[in-house]
Amino acid sequence: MNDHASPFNHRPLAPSHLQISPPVVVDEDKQSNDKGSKPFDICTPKLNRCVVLKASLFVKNREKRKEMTQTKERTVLRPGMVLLKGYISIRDQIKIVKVIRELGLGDGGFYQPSYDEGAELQLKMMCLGKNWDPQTSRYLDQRPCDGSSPPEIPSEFVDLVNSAVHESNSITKPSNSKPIPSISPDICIVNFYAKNGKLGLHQDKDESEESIRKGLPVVSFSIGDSAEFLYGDESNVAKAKKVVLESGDVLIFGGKSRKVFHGVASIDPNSAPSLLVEETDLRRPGRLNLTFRQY
Ligand SMILES: O=C(O)CCC(=O)C(=O)O
Ligand SMILES: [Fe+2]
Repeated sequence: MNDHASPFNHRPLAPSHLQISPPVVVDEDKQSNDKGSKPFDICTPKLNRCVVLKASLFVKNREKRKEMTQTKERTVLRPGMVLLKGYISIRDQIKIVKVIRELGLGDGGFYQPSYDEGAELQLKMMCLGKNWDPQTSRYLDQRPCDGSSPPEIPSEFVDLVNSAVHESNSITKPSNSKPIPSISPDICIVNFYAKNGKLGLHQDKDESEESIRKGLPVVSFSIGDSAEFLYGDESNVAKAKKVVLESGDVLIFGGKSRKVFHGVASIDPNSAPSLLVEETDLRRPGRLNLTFRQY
């Protein structure tokens, strides 16, 4: 278990004799709601649940053991940028996927975003709190493509963001760098990356001038398959540093790193924890990323 208190109320996990379906072959990149049709489902529909997996208890115990023995490394990647490895417990990851799946199927749920010139982003997206529009790079209360309003950010997510920022400050040495300011997140951009998912190097700079000036951090939760994450001082992949973001990792960039260039080069298919996949039916390959910001 993680040593911080979980903001989620947990009920016991599903019984050990979970029924799981054989792999369903779907081209996730094509499974989108092209404007107007139904939202994208980040979980594989339970089509043909006929294989009874008796080994599920074994898998659960193995994941628990892994979680308990995993070193919870906390690394300052650069001033203002902190990586908390394995910060989100497997139970909280499961909860987050379930909550996001439900929100993602409703009004303002997952859709296929595209840029102004018409090129599609290599991911599915939904926003909570305020909608970020890739066509105009602005935040609005409604999504221009369908007029939907983004769902609210669940309070448990906010609690987890706050505890992560607090944790990141417990390792940064105040003599070397200023503490990362805490935030009241009012925006969460949720990305789902399927097999060819990626995101080019960019800066997060569409929040208010004040938010960026104060170095209010972006707090990122990674869940599901691992990703190769790039970051650096310029929009140049060759010069960017790389770090693998795994399920449960929290990355925080604020202060001097608030405008760091960053992006996702690729995802590592089927690297998600098996318990997470079993309990949620999260699509494979699949990576969920939530970035919290304060406007
Ligand atoms: O998926 C990630 O790790 C990064 C997402 C991101 O940079 C963004 O949504 O602005
Ligand atoms: Fe970003």
